[in-house]
Amino acid sequence: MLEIAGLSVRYGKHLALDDVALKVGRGEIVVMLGANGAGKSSLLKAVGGMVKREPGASIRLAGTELAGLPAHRIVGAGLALVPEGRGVFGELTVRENLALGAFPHRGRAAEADNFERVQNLFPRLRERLDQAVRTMSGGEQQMVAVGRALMSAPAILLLDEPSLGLSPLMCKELFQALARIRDDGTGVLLVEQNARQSLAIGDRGYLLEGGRVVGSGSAAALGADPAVRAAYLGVAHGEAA
Ligand SMILES: Nc1ncnc2c1ncn2[C@@H]1O[C@H](COP(=O)(O)OP(=O)(O)OP(=O)(O)O)[C@@H](O)[C@H]1O
Repeated sequence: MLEIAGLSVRYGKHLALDDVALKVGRGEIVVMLGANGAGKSSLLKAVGGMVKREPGASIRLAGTELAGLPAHRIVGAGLALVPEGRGVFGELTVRENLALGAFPHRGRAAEADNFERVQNLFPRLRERLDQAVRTMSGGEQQMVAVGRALMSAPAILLLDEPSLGLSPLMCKELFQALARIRDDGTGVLLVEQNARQSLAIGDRGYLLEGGRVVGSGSAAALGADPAVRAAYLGVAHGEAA
């Protein structure tokens, strides 16, 4: 459903993303693994229109070319990004943060449906609708960020290291929610350093190194690949995980 090709980003002389191509299907979790500085955040920002892409990129969603659109039109077209650091508004309540993710022109009924869906996905948020987000735990804030993105009922959800700084339990809860989002038919592009848990819920994955895609495969195949295990799972060659 989402098809990206020829995507490059340059910061001055530094080519942070070099001719990246990838696909995310409907109801599929695609994991993009990469070390610090590999270009993961640049990839998501470039897709979302937040950094300038080099000419020649193609970002097609269900056959429609988005590469020429400004950032707010890209979200309207069906992509929603949860940025690194979440981008939630701490002084506002959960309810207010979620409302900011909705598109008023789609009507109140659609907004009410999406609001209900987010609360079903994250029961913790239902209990805390009127709490200021700055008083919530990191994991709860990440749920608000994901919930806000889902308020636009996107075809594709893009997430930048959602597990960063979360406890193992929170991380598990969040990833289980991502699996349910996928099962509802949304495509998920998950940029992560947490290879173990992301490959466990993912369907396919890509490896990003120095701004280039250097490998891809099913999540199971990547998880079993000795080089991937050594680089991303901290498992020495020949050792069991
Ligand atoms: N605004 C910028 N100006 C100059 N260089 C940048 C800028 N943003 C990123 N870079 C550089 O581009 C490269 C890729 O950065 P990016 O943040 O995309 O990597 P990442 O894989 O998300 O890393 P991390 O996991 O540490 O967040 C890095 O070398 C980084 O220093």
